Amino acid sequence: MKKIIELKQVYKDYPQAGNLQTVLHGIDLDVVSGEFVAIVGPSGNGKSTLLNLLTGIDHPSRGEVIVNGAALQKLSNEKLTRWRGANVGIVFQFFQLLPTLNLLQNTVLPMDFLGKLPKRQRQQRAMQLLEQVGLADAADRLPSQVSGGQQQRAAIARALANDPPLIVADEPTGNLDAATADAVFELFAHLRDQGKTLVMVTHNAALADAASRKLEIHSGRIHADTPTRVG
Ligand SMILES: Nc1ncnc2c1ncn2[C@@H]1O[C@H](COP(=O)(O)OP(=O)(O)OP(=O)(O)O)[C@@H](O)[C@H]1O
Repeated sequence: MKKIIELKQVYKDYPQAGNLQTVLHGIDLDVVSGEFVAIVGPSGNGKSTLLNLLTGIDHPSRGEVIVNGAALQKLSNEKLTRWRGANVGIVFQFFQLLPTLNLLQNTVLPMDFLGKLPKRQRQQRAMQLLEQVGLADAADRLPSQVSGGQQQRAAIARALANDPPLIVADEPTGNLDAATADAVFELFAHLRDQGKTLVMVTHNAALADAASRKLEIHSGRIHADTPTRVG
């Protein structure tokens, strides 16, 4: 199986009141293609920091992060931004759709950024993705004109726009009520069945149970790494 994520002795320090606070302590982690990894653990223990290293939004203080064959620290900012656009779909807790663009335009945006598909195909693909997440009827609405659950489903469509091999999500149901969270959960389960690699931080027990592997992070260390029933 192809390794899609490799972390080697990864440390992250942040300046804190004149000192350095070590938030991640020598993380070693391999994830192979097609795994669905749930990251769980108490607040403030380094989960989001770890995700930010996987997407290259942040860099480790020491150690190496290799994702889909790219050693992220070695890429210039420009190359990294382009690499991210092609390789990772990111889903945040607070959706982060652009407020002045409608859902279709938000979904087209990552494809505009890569500029690989002709314009008309970008529109068609965005529409298909919105259909997949059940939002065909809301394509021309602004994020403020739809519910939180619909915004999150649009954010998932946007994350899939460039067909990235890896989806990274930080508490994607954290801001949703239970019924809406279930709909988002179904989408992730579907992505898992399509063979996408998913890494997500979640406090949602159903989502964590749908994962093939559960990583528990405590005090910046992998406290437990267990296959789940699904895996
Ligand atoms: N940019 C930053 N500068 C300084 N300290 C930071 C920064 N980002 C995170 N931290 C600190 O690193 C620690 C871990 O934060 P992180 O957000 O990774 O935790 P978490 O496990 O994701 O928490 P939560 O579940 O609440 O989101 C915290 O003590 C936080 O204050």
